[in-house]
Amino acid sequence: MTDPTASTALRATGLGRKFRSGWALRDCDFTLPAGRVTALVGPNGAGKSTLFHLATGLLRPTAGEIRVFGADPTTGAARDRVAFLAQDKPLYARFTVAETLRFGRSLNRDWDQAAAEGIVRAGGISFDARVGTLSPGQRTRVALALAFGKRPDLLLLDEPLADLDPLVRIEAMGLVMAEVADRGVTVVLSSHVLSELESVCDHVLLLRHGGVRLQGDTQQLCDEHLRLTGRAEDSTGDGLPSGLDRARVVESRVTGRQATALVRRSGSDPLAGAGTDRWITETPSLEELLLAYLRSDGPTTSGTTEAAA
Ligand SMILES: Nc1ncnc2c1ncn2[C@@H]1O[C@H](COP(=O)(O)OP(=O)(O)OP(=O)(O)O)[C@@H](O)[C@H]1O
Repeated sequence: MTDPTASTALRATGLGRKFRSGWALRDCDFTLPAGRVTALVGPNGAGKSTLFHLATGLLRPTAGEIRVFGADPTTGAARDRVAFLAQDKPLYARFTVAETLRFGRSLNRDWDQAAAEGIVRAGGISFDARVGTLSPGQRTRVALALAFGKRPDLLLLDEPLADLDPLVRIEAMGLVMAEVADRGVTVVLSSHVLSELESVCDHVLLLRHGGVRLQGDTQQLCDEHLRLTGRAEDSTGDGLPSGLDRARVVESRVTGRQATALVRRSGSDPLAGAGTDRWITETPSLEELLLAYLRSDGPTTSGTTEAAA
């Protein structure tokens, strides 16, 4: 058995997965720390679900490897420690809630019936109700009860809250975070709702075109960047200050007379000698940081890889 206190929950080395249509993931290297909540972010088709399927052993890599607490995801040692909630939350519609939990118990050696029942009960859901008659929010709660009943060390959530209204989303997220706080379970959560991630995630992995664009501790990543706002310069094509080191610019935009840019700090001051006294510089929010990296095609930020190691 691997060490449950091991500091790395997921590690990928040269990870790639190819389908007939092409590479869904390619040359991915990342490390996701244990005991943290990681946001897995990327545009549609970036490879997020493929990554989850590789981490759960449902798919095998075409190249490289992925390890779950140091183990091959297709082995029992890894599978026992991982719970996965997929986008479509597959549950048997004709089962009652009680039958669903019994099914979970029959599949898992270390099943925690009290924990699973507690999650269902806290949502006011009848154990006799058929799953097919439940609201989307109630189905999510039952799916989470199944996931947490397994007592996982790693919980993988592939946009499970996408079909919920905002109030139910917040409630379901609160449920996840309570379990994280109680048990220190590691969570990887994919979501397109960037504004919700800042309050729940402390680590991020951003995929684009099947590759890793950004990874690391969220606070550290924000601190490693600057948001620059000011009146667009007429003399430069991109509106930014002429002396600004363009190699550090992740993304820039001009709206009317105003220019904004997200810039990497990377040690020395990227604005040194740039004549930027008329520009406002601020540390970006996580949402601003993620949006800039989602929009841009620039190189991977190497300093953040160090942050994740
Ligand atoms: N089973 C499969 N067979 C063929 N191609 C696949 C398969 N699964 C994924 N792909 C392709 O791999 C790429 C990545 O898909 P994936 O579902 O992993 O992206 P995603 O980031 O989860 O997208 P979304 O945000 O829309 O859920 C896409 O081009 C997709 O068409």
